[in-house]
Parts: sequence; C-alpha cells; structure tokens
Amino acid sequence: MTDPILKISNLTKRFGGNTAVSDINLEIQPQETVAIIGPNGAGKTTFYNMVSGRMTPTEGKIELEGQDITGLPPHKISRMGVSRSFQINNIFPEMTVQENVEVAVTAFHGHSRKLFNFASRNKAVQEEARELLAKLQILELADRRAEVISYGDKRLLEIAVVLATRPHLVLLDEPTAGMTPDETKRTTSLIRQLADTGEYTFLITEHDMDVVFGLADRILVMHRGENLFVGTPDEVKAHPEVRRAYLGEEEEEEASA
Ligand SMILES: Nc1ncnc2c1ncn2[C@@H]1O[C@H](COP(=O)(O)OP(=O)(O)OP(=O)(O)O)[C@@H](O)[C@H]1O
Repeated sequence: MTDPILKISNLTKRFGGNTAVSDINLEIQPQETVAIIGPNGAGKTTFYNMVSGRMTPTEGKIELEGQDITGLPPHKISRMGVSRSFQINNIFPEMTVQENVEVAVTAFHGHSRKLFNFASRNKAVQEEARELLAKLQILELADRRAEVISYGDKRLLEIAVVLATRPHLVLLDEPTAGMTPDETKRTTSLIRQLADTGEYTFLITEHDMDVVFGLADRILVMHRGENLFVGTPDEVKAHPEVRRAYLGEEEEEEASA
C-alpha cells in the first residue's frame, strides 16, 4: 500500500456545545476520488474547512503527504499542494478565459522558479493554459471574457484554474451545484476523465447522488458530525443505516416537495 496523500486522524470540531465534526478518521490514497456526503448540517463544510485551513480543528490531526498541516493557514496549505474550488469566486470576470488560467499557471511557475527567461516563460504559460482549457473542453472559449460565459462553463474554468497550480490534492466543493442536468452530466464525465488520467486526487462534496456515485471510488458518509460509513458506491447504496439516515431521508424530502 502506498503512503496516503491525506491522513485524517480523530478530527473533531466543536462550536460551543455543538460538535460539528466528531472523531473522523480517513485516509486518501494517491489517484483516489473520495466524496463526502451527508444530510444538511452533517459537518461536510466544517470538515472541508479544516482540511483547507479555513478552520482550526478542536482536536485531531491532518497530515498531507506525511507532513502535519493541522491548523496551518489556507495560503500555506495551498502552497503545499491542496487546491480548493471556491464556486467561481476565484475567477477574474473581466479577463479572458485563457488569461484566467494563465494567471494561475504563472503563479505556480513563480513558486517553482523553473522558467526564468521571460519569452519562453510566456510561451510555456500560454501552452499550459491551452492544454488545461482543452482538458476541460472549453478551449473554444479561450478568448471570451470570463463574465460572459455560461455558469456551467465558469465552473469548468474554475476547475482549470485550480488544476493550473498542479495540486497534489484537489478539493471540489459541490462541483455541479446550480448546473442544468446537461451541464451536470458533462461536468461529471469531465471530472471522471480527469480522475482516470491518474494525475489527480480528488476530495469532493456533492449533494447530487448521481454525481457522487458516478465519480467516487470511495464515499465517506457523515451524519451529525460522525463517520457513519466509508465504502465504495455499491457498499454505500447497500448499507441499511446509510439508506435510512441519508438516502431514505432524501426520498422523503423529494416526496414531500
Ligand atoms: N461557524 C460556525 N459556528 C457555529 N456553528 C457552526 C459553524 N459552522 C457550522 N456550524 C454548525 O456545525 C454543524 C455542521 O455544519 P456544516 O455546515 O459543516 O454541515 P454541512 O454538512 O456542510 O451542511 P450543508 O449540507 O447544509 O452545507 C451544523 O450544526 C452547523 O450549524
């Protein structure tokens, strides 16, 4: 077994008397796609916020590739290779689609200092940006201003921006939220293709169960802050307690909507 990219041990977050995340343990292996699901208030966002450094755990440990990152600020965690999508908040609307990705690619090369010649750096940055846009199937939008493209395409651009920093672990926060059914299908299949390249490790939160079951190698089911179950999509679908606590609840909500 390889060393995990992310190792979460006994992670707990309390807000006063309310335990939002309770004693979670999880290991994510390189190239895995892991999804976190759970009903509203289950603690998914709090868990995510601790991994990306936006919240400090009350107890427990978070290790990234063997290094303790517990409680480090977001910019440090990001520099160590964890990149998080922020639901299109990290897109510059007045720049073109290509320029948005170039900014992120440049930021990455700025850190790595591999390319010091200005002209060759420019060309390499442009090429890398175009490759990423092609991967996300939005290359034909390269010269459009980001503010004029569709919501679904903005979300794909956001993923391109995230991948431009060559993250070791990619956190995708509800990647299909707000999308039309067609956009959702397209985005799910694109993320699946990215995962299949073996270049990325994804940790995803998502409410859409079709997306989760279509993407995840393993699923962490949270319920009231606790780890209710971790397993493959088939194991999750078949787990009676999960069905009762989450899938059943969803059916009831749909029935009463
Ligand atoms: N900053 C905060 N201060 C106090 N309580 C909080 C804070 N953030 C979250 N909580 C509480 O922690 C619990 C877990 O919330 P969290 O947002 O992590 O759940 P979630 O699974 O992401 O829910 P949703 O699916 O609705 O986004 C909830 O009871 C919530 O009210």
